[in-house]
Amino acid sequence: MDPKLGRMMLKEWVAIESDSVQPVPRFRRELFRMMAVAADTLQRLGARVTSVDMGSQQLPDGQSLPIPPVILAELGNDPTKGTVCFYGHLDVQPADQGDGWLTDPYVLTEVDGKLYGRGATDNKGPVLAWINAVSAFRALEQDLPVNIKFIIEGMEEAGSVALEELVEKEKNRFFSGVDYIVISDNLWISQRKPAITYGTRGNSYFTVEVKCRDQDFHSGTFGGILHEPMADLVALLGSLVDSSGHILVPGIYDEVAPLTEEEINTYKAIHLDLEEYRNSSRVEKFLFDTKEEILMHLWRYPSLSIHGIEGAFDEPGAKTVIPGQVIGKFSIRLVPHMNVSVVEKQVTRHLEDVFSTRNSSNKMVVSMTLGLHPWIANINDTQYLAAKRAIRTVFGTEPDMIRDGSTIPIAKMFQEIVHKSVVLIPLGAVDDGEHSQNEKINRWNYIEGTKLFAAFFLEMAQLH
Ligand SMILES: NCCCC(=O)N[C@@H](Cc1c[nH]cn1)C(=O)O
Ligand SMILES: [Zn+2]
Ligand SMILES: [Zn+2]
Repeated sequence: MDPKLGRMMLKEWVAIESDSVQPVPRFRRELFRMMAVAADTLQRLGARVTSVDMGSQQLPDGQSLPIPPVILAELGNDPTKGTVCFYGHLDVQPADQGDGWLTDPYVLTEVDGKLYGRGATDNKGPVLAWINAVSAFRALEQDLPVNIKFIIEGMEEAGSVALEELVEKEKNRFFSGVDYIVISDNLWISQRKPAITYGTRGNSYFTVEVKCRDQDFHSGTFGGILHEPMADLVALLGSLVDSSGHILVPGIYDEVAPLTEEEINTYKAIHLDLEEYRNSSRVEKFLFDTKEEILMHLWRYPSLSIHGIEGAFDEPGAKTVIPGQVIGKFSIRLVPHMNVSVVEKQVTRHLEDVFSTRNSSNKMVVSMTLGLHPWIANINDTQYLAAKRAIRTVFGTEPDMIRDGSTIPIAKMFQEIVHKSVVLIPLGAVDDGEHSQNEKINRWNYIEGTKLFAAFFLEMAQLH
């Protein structure tokens, strides 16, 4: 694969504003264009491509928006070879240059060997690295060592809308011949040391609405005589987690898997330069001071994050408003063996209890809008061994065996529905800034990642 061509394709893909988070028609059109471009790229590689119509999405405000198609693609159908299925997504998080991007987020820009652009690392770059690896075999006129399938979606950042139904439907068709599933949608925990990921946290996302009326108030005319919705909401949100990060919802830690000595040793074995980690994250001090505590609180303990308040006055200036209704948003990252519906009940009961102590005349409604399960794999499965060998070949080092604090919903779905081994092979560096301003992928990671995936095909062929 010519690196120039690989970079040009990434530039073309990053230029498509395939934002799935903001539910507006313009971005949906971009998503459809993105999926069409990817389908065409795979077809030109000789893949049999199906673009599956996913219907439409009903939004809470009554709007309906079309869901971009999911691409199912197949290369090779040799029954003597193993079949590796790669999952990726081509939608991105919102990006606005005014939010602190140093370059236009939709123009891939190289600075000091770093390729900046929304989706560069999450997840357009890695999807292209897989495609580049396949085209390298094509360019060398070599047979692919394994059969390859691609499932590529366009709604991951919005919670993989309707994907579970599709996986269920395709269980005995597209997935019937699949032996192994690979995902490259997370990052290493270092700048230069590659990693293999064997677990992710889940996520339960909540909204808590507090309503007095559906219009705002003047605080001079009403301030002092109202139960203010924002005051109720701030108290509710303030009751969720303490200043050391401990979640205050009763019972929430009950099902967390007990910590074993063997597990502690796995954290000890990981090389994490805390100084580098702090610097690359530009955080002066974390809640914890040791590598082991930091890894455990990212991977094997739940965490609660408060994300925002809809309806709050958040503009510059001094508007003297009392919002009439506000919606707080927070989520809890779940770990083995926490259960989504138990967590939903615990959180709802806790918020109801806190709200009742305020004797407020406002109405409170708690909803869990997303319930994504945690995932953990068996690291002795064949493809873990193949990935390790491929990393040794390309990078000349042993990988870090890591888990990920974020959520890749499809990993658990594949495990539960398709019953095949899933591995995450990340190729981005720790400071790539997924979801953040100035997201990038290092040119080195993109190129070595492409080699890694090609080496992985060869190792899979040997071990299958
Ligand atoms: N490093 C892995 C990136 C995957 C990712 O960011 N997933 C989202 C999925 C999600 C969870 N809740 C809503 N969407 C994440 O925030 O973890
Ligand atoms: Zn992603
Ligand atoms: Zn993402």
